[in-house]
Amino acid sequence: MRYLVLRTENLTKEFHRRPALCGVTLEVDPGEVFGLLGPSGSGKSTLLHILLDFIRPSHGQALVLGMDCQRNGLKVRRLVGYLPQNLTLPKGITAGQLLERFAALRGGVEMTFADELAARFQLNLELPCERLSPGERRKIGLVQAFMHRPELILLDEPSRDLDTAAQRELYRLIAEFRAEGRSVVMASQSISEMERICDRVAVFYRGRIIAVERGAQLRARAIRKIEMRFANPINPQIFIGLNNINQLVCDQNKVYCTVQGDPDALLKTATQFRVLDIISQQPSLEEVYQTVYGIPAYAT
Ligand SMILES: Nc1ncnc2c1ncn2[C@@H]1O[C@H](COP(=O)(O)OP(=O)(O)OP(=O)(O)O)[C@@H](O)[C@H]1O
Repeated sequence: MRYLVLRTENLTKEFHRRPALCGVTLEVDPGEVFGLLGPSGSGKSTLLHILLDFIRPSHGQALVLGMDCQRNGLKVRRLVGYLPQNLTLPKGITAGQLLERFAALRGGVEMTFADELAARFQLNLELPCERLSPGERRKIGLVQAFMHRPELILLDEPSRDLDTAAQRELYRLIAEFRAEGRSVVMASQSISEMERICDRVAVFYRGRIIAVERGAQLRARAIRKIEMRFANPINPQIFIGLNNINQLVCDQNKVYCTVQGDPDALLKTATQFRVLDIISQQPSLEEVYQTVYGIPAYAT
């Protein structure tokens, strides 16, 4: 049997008889960046909590780094890197001291890489934990998740509260770990993040996986809203024949449309004329669930 960093089989969890996770089966290969995409309440965190043995499943099983996560919870938690959605920080110590505590908990991890990570995220380790902003809290959570160079990292909404520079640094870090053959499983509600950095993405809906897509597949299916402003009024006829364009509206020198997948043909057509501005917008999670899967993401 091939080695998988993560394998779950029919994982199910009920809270007070209400299902939070229903028959989740998935496999993650070494060196894979695997996304858990879904709206709030769709079961992503519940799955991560089961993998770390914070909670027990009602049915099913999970192997993490080849170990049954229920029988080896302590070992799994020591080996795996984990960024929780909300990291509770102690008072009265600095960010640097907190990282040293994490290092000790993991059996004495060298601080060199942690310091390097903090510098990359521009995190001031002298700051007292109680004075950290939400973005700085997220950064310290990320540093402790990556600092021991784990073979598998579980990230719950990693880019929430991060500024653009820190987000880019996070994506670079994930790519570096992937290149070293390490695996990342990350939960997110952001389609653009998922399509940009994940090899595969499990799409969650009310505790179930309704699809597992390649990142590139998500990109090809993605529908973007485009708004362009030209120097002069535009004849809509110029866009006729572009088969991935929809909802085309021309209003004098403004053009609005949606484009599915690659915008190359649209841009080449548009740039025959003088373009003053172009805005490209990702559709919301709600719109993608509706248009691609035919279901309302946030319905209860
Ligand atoms: N400890 C708990 N007790 C009762 N219900 C819970 C508990 N933890 C989670 N749930 C419920 O399980 C369902 C899935 O929640 P979960 O947090 O896993 O979703 P999520 O996709 O991670 O959403 P979010 O991104 O908002 O955290 C929700 O309906 C939630 O209310």
